[in-house]
Amino acid sequence: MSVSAQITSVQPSIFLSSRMNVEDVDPLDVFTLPPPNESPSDRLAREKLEQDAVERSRSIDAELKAAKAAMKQYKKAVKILVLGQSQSGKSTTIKSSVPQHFFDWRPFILSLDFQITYAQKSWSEERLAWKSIILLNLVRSVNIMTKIMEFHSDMSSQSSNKNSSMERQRSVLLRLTPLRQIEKDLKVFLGAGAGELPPEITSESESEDTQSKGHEDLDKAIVTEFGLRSSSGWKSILAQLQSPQSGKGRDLHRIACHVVRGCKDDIQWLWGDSATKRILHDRGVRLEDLPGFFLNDADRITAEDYEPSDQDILCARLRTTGVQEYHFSTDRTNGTIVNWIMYDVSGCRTTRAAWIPYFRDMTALIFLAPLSGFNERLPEDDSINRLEDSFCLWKTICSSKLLANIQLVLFMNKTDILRKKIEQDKIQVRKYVPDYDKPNDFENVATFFRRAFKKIHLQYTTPDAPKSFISHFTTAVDRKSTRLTLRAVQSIILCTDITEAGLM
Ligand SMILES: Nc1nc2c(ncn2[C@@H]2O[C@H](COP(=O)(O)OP(=O)(O)OP(=O)(O)O)[C@@H](O)[C@H]2O)c(=O)[nH]1
Ligand SMILES: [Mg+2]
Repeated sequence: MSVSAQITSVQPSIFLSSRMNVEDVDPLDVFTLPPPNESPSDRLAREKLEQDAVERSRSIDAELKAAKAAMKQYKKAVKILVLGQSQSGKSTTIKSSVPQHFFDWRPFILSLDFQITYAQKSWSEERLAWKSIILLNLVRSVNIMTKIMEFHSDMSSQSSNKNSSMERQRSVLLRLTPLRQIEKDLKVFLGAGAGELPPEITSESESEDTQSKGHEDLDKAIVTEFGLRSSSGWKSILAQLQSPQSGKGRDLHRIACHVVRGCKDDIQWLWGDSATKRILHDRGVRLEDLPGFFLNDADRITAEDYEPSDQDILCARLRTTGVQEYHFSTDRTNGTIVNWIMYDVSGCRTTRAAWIPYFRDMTALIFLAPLSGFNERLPEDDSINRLEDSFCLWKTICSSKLLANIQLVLFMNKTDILRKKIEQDKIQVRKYVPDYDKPNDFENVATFFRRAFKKIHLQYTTPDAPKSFISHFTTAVDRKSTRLTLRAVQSIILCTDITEAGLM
């Protein structure tokens, strides 16, 4: 039976007053009519249900409207993809540049039913989680140091020449062994995504000149990194710290702080001991050049009331896995607001294929090339020189057809480390870059590298569509200068964007 047939079969007398025509009545009213002989309590319950349904419907309408507006904003937002090899400073640049009050990043989740949800976190909540990461960075450095010292201590124990300093060193090493377990516990606490990744830096000078194969293997085995799986890993840390139910996680964190605090004097003694310095130097291990170095701050970091500073957060090492989005807005001089989305990706070689889908929808691309890597090799493949890898990547980016209409910006990063390597450590660039034929000073070296990047850019710029070469020397851990650089880049991007849209 059809719906209309059903309706006409209902007795009109039920709902027609004597003065109403059949045409005046909505046939669907028959379905919403109260049942005959409805009791007062049933009536109240029915009206409540109807009211709830109206409210639910209004809230769905509001959500759809908000989703539509957000989607419009998302489409209009200026999108910047930040690329570069692992440890090039992508995440640090974003941390430096995103205005602090906007740093409570809002992962944009577009689910299948087109509901958009924003998860907001405040900067102070994030600080709490960074405390665990900084503690892990510190413990990791201590464990690298103790493993190297133990190795040497074993070797020297075979000699009969023992002195009181060696005795003290041995007992300090023994007292610091619980930190191995603390490192493991902190990794567990930091979430399921925190896992061991391939070995980190291997300095070419190390392996070429002074190190035996056995030493290299030890260095590789001890210098490992940890990472967190995109936003879910991040959320799990915050959840652990905040949830009253997750007492175990918070206990782990509290115990770790307590144990490290108890080891503070031994950590400082060992790090300051001349024998440690000599052995690390002889092994070519420069802990102070490793990302996430906090050994000089053990006192401050282990204090009961320690709160990570902005600088601590910038210097902390947390490897990115997956893709993270950072949303923020800036005001224009004409009073309008510009929404920005910055995309942070993992720079590891094995994950670079995941960059490609992001090439399509971008306004600009910032490429990070760490110049200090001229004498380092990639952690994931130690046959590849870091700077060489950056040149190859830059070539791929400049030649990509997908990126042909995107504004490219080059950040030649880690200039502070490059300067230190040249001026303090007196490392000869020519030894690693045979083409280099200028004096071994910072200015000449930096200019030489810049020219090499520019040459590649020029090679792939067609005369009919010349693209400007925008490049900056950066030190991403210097928040003030990075923010200024980013502001200049943002202005250029906006100008280009408006010009291309025919609005200027
Ligand atoms: N001294 C110095 N350290 C820097 C600079 N830029 C980044 N770092 C440090 O280098 C380490 C790695 O930086 P990240 O920003 O995590 O590197 P990334 O490119 O995001 O690396 P992935 O997430 O593995 O792809 C961190 O400990 C930073 O503090 C810089 O210009 N100078
Ligand atoms: Mg990163």
